[in-house]
Amino acid sequence: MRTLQVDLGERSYPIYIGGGLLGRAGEFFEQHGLAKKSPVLIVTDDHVAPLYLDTVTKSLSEQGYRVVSKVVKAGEKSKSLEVFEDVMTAAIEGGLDRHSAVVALGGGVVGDLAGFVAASYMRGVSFVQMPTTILAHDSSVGGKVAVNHRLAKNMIGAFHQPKMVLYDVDSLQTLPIREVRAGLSEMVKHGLIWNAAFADWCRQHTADLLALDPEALGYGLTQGCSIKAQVVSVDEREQGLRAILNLGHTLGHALEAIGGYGEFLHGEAISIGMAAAAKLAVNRGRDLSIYEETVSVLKGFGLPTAMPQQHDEHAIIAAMMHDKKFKEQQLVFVLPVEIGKVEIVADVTLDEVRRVIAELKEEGQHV
Ligand SMILES: NC(=O)c1ccc[n+]([C@@H]2O[C@H](COP(=O)([O-])OP(=O)(O)OC[C@H]3O[C@@H](n4cnc5c(N)ncnc54)[C@H](O)[C@@H]3O)[C@@H](O)[C@H]2O)c1
Ligand SMILES: O=C(O)C(=O)C[C@@H](O)[C@H](O)[C@H](O)COP(=O)(O)O
Ligand SMILES: [Zn+2]
Repeated sequence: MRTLQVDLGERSYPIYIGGGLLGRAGEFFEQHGLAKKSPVLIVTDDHVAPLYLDTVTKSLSEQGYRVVSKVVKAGEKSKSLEVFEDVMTAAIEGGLDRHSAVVALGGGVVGDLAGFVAASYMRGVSFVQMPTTILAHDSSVGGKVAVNHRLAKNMIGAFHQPKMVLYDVDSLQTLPIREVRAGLSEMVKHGLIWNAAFADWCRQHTADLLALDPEALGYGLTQGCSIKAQVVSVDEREQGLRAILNLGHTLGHALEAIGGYGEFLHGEAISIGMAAAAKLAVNRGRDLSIYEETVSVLKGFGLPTAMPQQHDEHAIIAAMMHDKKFKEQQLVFVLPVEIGKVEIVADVTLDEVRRVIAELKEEGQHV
């Protein structure tokens, strides 16, 4: 097992990464002093529940915890105020009190949803992340929790750090291949924003990662979590540096929203967004190799990098303007300077955005 630390003073917490950890959940709960007399609510989805809910429930129960659970429908549409209310109802009916903990057992959808419940229930209770997707190496660390609005992603949320992240990498073996690819998109992102050698490692280990080779996965996820933890430890509430984690998200979030939170997986939308950011940077004078290398590593994972033909530029731009990254009448983009280094730019014009959308649509016609 590898242990990383998110350093946030009194809100610091460990990230445990290893095999067989879900079956040891109770042990970790006890070690972290989570209250035994107050019910624990496990939030999960209907794909994950049949696979792992019993294991976690059994482990917590054997350690003397009283467990209730709420299973939501799998998929991005569950990150909604309606489902949030359903989970709140389960928390109240389950008798959770101020010393209770809410557990997110699943991917980023369950993590963001359960985290927002934990942040809001009785104005905030303990939260534990048990990620079961590759993508959730990103979402389980850093404390951003939210649900979507029909018009914009993650619009209703909070910062609420977990007490620990228990990342059982054995659970990843049951992921469908499309989810594997989507999760690797955010792993590549961590290399592109912070560490060129790690981006290159991802490219060199594409086949191992896609095959869910435990050694490659363990290393890649540890590097990804470590980069995320370093950034969050410097800037918990995105006052500056943390915005670099948004590479690809200005456009990516817009695509998710106009796609009705079902057409693109988050990692797929972010992959297109990272290609667009690289193209934008090249149009502004950066070296063409940045775009070529970005697209090459993403395509290697079978991720999309061209703009979907069916959405017009007006809809995409309108959706971007609802996002958190539209501030003081300007669209904020994270743009690569070189592989492994990015800058935050707030002077991108709409003409530049239109040009990139057209260029990436053109790319799509050659596929
Ligand atoms: N809070 C953050 O910092 C942050 C960071 C990145 C992404 N996100 C959010 O995360 C979400 C995407 O997360 P995701 O890609 O994990 O999606 P997800 O939670 O929908 O999980 C993907 C799919 O895999 C299934 N699944 C999960 N674990 C499984 C397993 N072990 N075996 C088989 N199936 C399994 C799920 O049921 C679902 O169908 C988006 O809403 C995105 O906005 C948040
Ligand atoms: O943790 C962060 O900060 C990130 O930006 C990570 C992103 O991968 C993630 O998708 C996040 O939810 C986006 O944040 P938002 O503030 O743009 O909604
Ligand atoms: Zn993301």
